[in-house]
Amino acid sequence: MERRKGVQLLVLFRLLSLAACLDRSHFPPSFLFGTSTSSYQIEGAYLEDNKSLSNWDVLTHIPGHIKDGSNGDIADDHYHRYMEDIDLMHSLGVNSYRFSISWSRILPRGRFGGTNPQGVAFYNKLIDALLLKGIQPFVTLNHYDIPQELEDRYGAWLNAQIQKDFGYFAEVCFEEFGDRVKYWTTFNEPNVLVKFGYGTGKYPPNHCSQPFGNCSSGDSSTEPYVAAHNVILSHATAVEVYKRKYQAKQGGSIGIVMATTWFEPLRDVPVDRAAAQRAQSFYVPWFLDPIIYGDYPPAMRQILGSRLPRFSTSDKKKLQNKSDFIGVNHYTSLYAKDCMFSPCEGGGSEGDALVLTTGERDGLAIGKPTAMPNFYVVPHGMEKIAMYIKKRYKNIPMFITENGYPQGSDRNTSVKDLLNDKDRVEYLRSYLSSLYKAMRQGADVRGYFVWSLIDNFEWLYGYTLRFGLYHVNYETQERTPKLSATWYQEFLQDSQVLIQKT
Ligand SMILES: O=C(/C=C/c1ccc(O)cc1)O[C@@H]1O[C@H](CO)[C@@H](O)[C@H](O)[C@H]1O
Repeated sequence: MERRKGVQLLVLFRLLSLAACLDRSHFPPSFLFGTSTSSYQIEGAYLEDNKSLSNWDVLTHIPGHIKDGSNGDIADDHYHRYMEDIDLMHSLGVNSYRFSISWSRILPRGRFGGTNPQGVAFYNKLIDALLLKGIQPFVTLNHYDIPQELEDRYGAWLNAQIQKDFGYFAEVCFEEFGDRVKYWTTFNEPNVLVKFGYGTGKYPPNHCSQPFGNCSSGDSSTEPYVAAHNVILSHATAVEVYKRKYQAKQGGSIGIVMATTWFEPLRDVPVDRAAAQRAQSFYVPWFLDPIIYGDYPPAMRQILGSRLPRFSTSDKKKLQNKSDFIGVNHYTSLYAKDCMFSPCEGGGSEGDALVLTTGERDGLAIGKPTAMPNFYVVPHGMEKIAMYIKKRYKNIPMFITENGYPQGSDRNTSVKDLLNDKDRVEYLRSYLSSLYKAMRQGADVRGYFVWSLIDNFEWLYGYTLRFGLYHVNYETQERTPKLSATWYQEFLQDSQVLIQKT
């Protein structure tokens, strides 16, 4: 009896010590470990080599939208420094790099003009240089930025025409880069794109209505759903053409990336448990249910009725082309409180879901707050969201396409403090352990990407939030490894040899 207890303890200890020093060798050899970026956030060169203006170029040049009044005109000047940035990745020891293609570089006028050879040349050079270093390109077709002309001509995501444009763009990319790119995703976080673009109106095209925000046009109660509908069908258009014309020949796979938040019931009562599920339905299944099962989640139809568009027979046929995997961006968790059967006031609200979301319960935060509002450190959310997606989507392969930690930065922040990013190391370590737990329970996770390789333009926050493993000095464009870069490098190098020592 005693002996058996001893053995049990030993096993427990072994498991605990493994978790404590989790490293590369716990993950399959084919697992992708990488870093993530996006075109507008790092490239700069906003008018070079025949690139046209994107919707984000236009927005950031109108005063008042970005916290520090900045823009992505230069950003990290990655367009000229990509070789140096590939060297950073090589020294980290990653085997993959997630980046996005700027639509306005490839097709400055969408399908109303020609392909821009200089834009194509840039991504060819990038892809070739990555492959030379053994780094697999993991490519996002759309990470928020689109040619402004599509907005001006027909209202971009609000118009079904965009499906044609997106399909055309996707096909140009498959044609030009598909011989070397084996991982494609159509959209980055379309749920955030439509909520911020057409709900709160903070992202382009600044559409919203009262009481959701102050915009000169828009309707927050219907436009997000129309835009989402066109995004879903644009995704389906690209998947259809990839499957029909390219996949067999090129041998790659294609998916979509969603922003995920884990919602916990505020109180352990049935109405809040239902609220947490509802908040989730309006966040991730909103897009993934149609993409994987062909229609919106019942919880959404029930509440929204005719505000939610319907898929025609031909749409449904298009949606039958199955995505190969799901990309999961995961950062934080929030509490959900019911507003269907109980009154709600204040706080951030997932309005249409009849849920109030909050980071606090009885004045106690759900996790350690960070420099970004509503962004708390809740490691177990990673395991929960991976298990949720595994269950709802029948164990479809997943990639964690973003996970990372923001540091606040202004004139008074010292570089020394920014480089000594112990909080980020702790964040990444604990979220990876949590992910590993989901994998031990059978979640088919195939990769993990840190957001981000280098500090960059953080949308509405401009350069006041830094997510990089490498610090960027925006005066000199000098990149300097933070403690977290060294940590990631060691994590990736460590192997069985070290485990045997423990
Ligand atoms: O995940 C998000 C943002 C979600 C959100 C923000 C504010 C809210 O109030 C609610 C959600 O974007 C991802 O996370 C990163 C770091 O932010 C961005 O830099 C990436 O471009 C983007 O893909």
